[in-house]
Amino acid sequence: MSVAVVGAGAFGTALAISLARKGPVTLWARDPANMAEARENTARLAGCPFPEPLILTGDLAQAANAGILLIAVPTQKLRGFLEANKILLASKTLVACCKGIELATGAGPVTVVADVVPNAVPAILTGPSFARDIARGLPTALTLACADDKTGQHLQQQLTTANLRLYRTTDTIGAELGGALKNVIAIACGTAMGAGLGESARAALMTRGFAEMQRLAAHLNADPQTLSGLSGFGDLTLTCTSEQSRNYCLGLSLGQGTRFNPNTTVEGAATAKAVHLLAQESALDLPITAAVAGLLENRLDVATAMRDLLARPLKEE
Ligand SMILES: NC(=O)C1=CN([C@@H]2O[C@H](COP(=O)(O)OP(=O)(O)OC[C@H]3O[C@@H](n4cnc5c(N)ncnc54)[C@H](OP(=O)(O)O)[C@@H]3O)[C@@H](O)[C@H]2O)C=CC1
Ligand SMILES: O=C(CO)COP(=O)(O)O
Repeated sequence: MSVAVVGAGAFGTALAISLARKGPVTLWARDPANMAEARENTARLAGCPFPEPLILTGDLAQAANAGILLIAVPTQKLRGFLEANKILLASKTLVACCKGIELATGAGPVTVVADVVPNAVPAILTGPSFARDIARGLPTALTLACADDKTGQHLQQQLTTANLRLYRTTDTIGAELGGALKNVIAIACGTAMGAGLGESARAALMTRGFAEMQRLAAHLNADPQTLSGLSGFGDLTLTCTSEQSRNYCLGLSLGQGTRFNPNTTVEGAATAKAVHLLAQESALDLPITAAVAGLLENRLDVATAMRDLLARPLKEE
């Protein structure tokens, strides 16, 4: 079955470059003109030329001729994009390639796809990978989650490449939660590092952040094993420790008190607010998420957030 990537940001472009190394793939961009001339996405992924089998288009109908569509637009834009194009996308296999929780509804990307295009088969591709690493052909392993295992097996075969190895699960809730929540914890870790609190503090935030991820996952009936895999623990490790991560860098600038470019895609910012709301509604204790939401909404400063976390009642691990 043919494959198209819809959304030519850093991640969509990287996936298309990777897939084009094994066969033709279509990449849809809202504004392909510059990329068509340069055969490179100079705005979002400079220095990664398009392989010859990559077909660039600005015509979504052309991309929608493919049976499998990888949708690589940010989570908060996903519903609007699907609503605007749901007739073209009907009955397709739609693989969400984004990491977040929708602020307006508390839903993850798979749920959003199923809501808006109910006759499509929804799936999600998530896990530890920087777009530039994928585009360079560096070894990467990701999670492909699809509730329908037969479709999941097919997607796993179609989307695995020589350097991009996919593992499969039917637990879409666990996979989307891992990818969404690790970004929130990465903001917390960046903040701690930016404020000079040290690597021991970061390790504590990663570990207790992982406990929060598992708590919310259990509440939403996800499989705890999924959270221990690439989409949870794996991506948490990558994102909380690398300055290639935009979520981590937003945290760094919060900790340092420096300006951050507001046009950067930072999924964890809206997700922190969405998850904090969910936790309040369900009386779930997610203190690191609450602290990140408080920092982003200017209700807390870094010193107070850290003091509050350390002053919480002592408990068993
Ligand atoms: N970058 C990375 O390393 C990785 C990113 N991801 C995930 O991929 C997702 C996308 O991130 P990334 O590619 O990095 O983001 P970018 O900021 O690089 O690009 C976002 C893309 O979304 C497009 N877009 C925004 N709004 C709309 C809309 N309403 N309709 C159609 N297209 C729209 C933009 O189009 P335009 O260019 O025309 O503005 C752009 O192509 C995120 O969820 C992120 O977490 C996952 C793994 C790795
Ligand atoms: O999801 C990612 C790595 O797996 C990319 O992280 P950022 O969105 O923080 O850059």
